[in-house]
Amino acid sequence: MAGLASLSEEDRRQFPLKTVSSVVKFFESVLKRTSEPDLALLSIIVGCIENTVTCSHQHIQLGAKSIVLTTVGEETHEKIVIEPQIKKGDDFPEIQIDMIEALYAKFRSVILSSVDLNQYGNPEFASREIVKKVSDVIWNTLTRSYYKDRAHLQSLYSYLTGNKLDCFGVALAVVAGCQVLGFKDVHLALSEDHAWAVFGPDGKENAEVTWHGKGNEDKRGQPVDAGIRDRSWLYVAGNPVICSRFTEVAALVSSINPSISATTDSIEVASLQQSMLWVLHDLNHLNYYPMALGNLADLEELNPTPGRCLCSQLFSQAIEVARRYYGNCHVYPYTYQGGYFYRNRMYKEALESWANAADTIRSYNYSREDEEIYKEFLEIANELIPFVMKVEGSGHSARSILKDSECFAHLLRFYDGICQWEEGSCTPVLHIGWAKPLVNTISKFDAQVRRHVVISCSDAEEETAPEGSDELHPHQGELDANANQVILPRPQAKEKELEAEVQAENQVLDGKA
Ligand SMILES: CC1(C)CN=C(N2CCN(c3ncnc4sc(C(F)(F)C(F)(F)F)cc34)CC2)S1
Repeated sequence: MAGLASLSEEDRRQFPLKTVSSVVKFFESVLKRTSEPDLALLSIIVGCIENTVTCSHQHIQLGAKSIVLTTVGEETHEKIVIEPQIKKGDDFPEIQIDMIEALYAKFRSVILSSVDLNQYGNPEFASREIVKKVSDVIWNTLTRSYYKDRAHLQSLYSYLTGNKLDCFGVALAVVAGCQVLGFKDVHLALSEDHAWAVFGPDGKENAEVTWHGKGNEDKRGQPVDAGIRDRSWLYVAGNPVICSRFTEVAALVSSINPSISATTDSIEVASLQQSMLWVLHDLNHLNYYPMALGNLADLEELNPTPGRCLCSQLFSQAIEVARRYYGNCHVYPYTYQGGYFYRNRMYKEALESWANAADTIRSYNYSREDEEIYKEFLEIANELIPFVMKVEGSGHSARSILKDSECFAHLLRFYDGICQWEEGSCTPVLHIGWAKPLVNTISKFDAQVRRHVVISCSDAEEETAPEGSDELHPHQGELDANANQVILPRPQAKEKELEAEVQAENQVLDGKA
């Protein structure tokens, strides 16, 4: 049962695609016309644009002038061009129909020639063996060894022209390959740092289809259940984004990487990504996809689209979605928002977002494949928060956060979340490198402020919380009546003892003990 036919007559008429808006218009027509958008076709198109714009010539920025190395055939020419501040789309390649059709036909033939469904009894739904077989076909046609973390390796264009894919790209290629075979049940499952496949009549089966991280044996073909049982962040406690075809299109658009170099992004590619994300947003295909909302918010922060909502609202929407549909088990929506507040010098709000991120991670056990989120918290704790302390360092202004007990409470909640994350984990999180910035930061706050943060626990709460339950406490931090104390729930210690502890700690910090 072959998959989708190639391009329709209506599709072909729109080529060659010469501008950002023509590509966006093409995408929109495909998304509005079918319930099965062709992942291979769309990935080839966006990959062709991204790779042509960002890889074919290297800009060496020398002030306003730049030397552009352009390869024509075998020769490389040097051109001195005056780099206009805003490029007028001169970078945009013409996407020719025959290039796209050739690559699309190549992908179909790689899949259809390697997987004979007769051998599996021509089933209506995919099986673990079939998904593993498609993963093997992609896996065994990749270049033997290449730098896997390089940019622009996420699309089928990269796979078909260079036999290179990153870990997300392999997962996308497997799902696209299953679509070519005619399976409508195979979909992408996305955590915050890993992707796998779900399949079967009720979509309840799942399988690893790609690798994760460095130096980890791949588990392709196996179910992901063990990862969920280990309570590692990598599997988001069994709350991944389960994609539809449309969310898979959102994922391939979200994975577009506009960077030309470490310091330069292509304006055209970023604008293409932003416009396509708005098309997907308006068709409600981002409603269950926090990271895509976060990506769109980042792009809007850089280049606000007139008439659209504020980027701050998109960051909040992503948090709302994660709370409502994913059990508040996703961390990135909070660190997306914290990053935004930090860049805009809204430090109190940033501390609150980071404390909320730590409240999410506290329910997990840290495992060796959680490095990405470890690095995220390490950067917040040892770079971003110390920078905030430095710029607020004077602390003389009455409004300084160093005099604000709510900020101190957010900070304590941040560190407490990370400590609880470590508790019960086989792998330690904190080490001496964390301690110096931590003590430095806490001691920056006024003694008065530290005194106001009363750690409390209500006995009632203690009785209701079931034994060993690590669910979040319903009231993570409350203002009392006169709003100048912040009461943090603390399940295990008695209030009196705790108060004495806090006073003693304050004396140490004040150098009085
Ligand atoms: C607050 C941040 C540090 C800013 N960017 C972040 N991103 C950038 C974009 N990003 C993503 N954005 C959209 N979708 C996905 S699916 C995915 C993944 F599951 F890990 C995969 F598929 F294995 F690569 C990652 C990811 C990963 C997280 S988090």
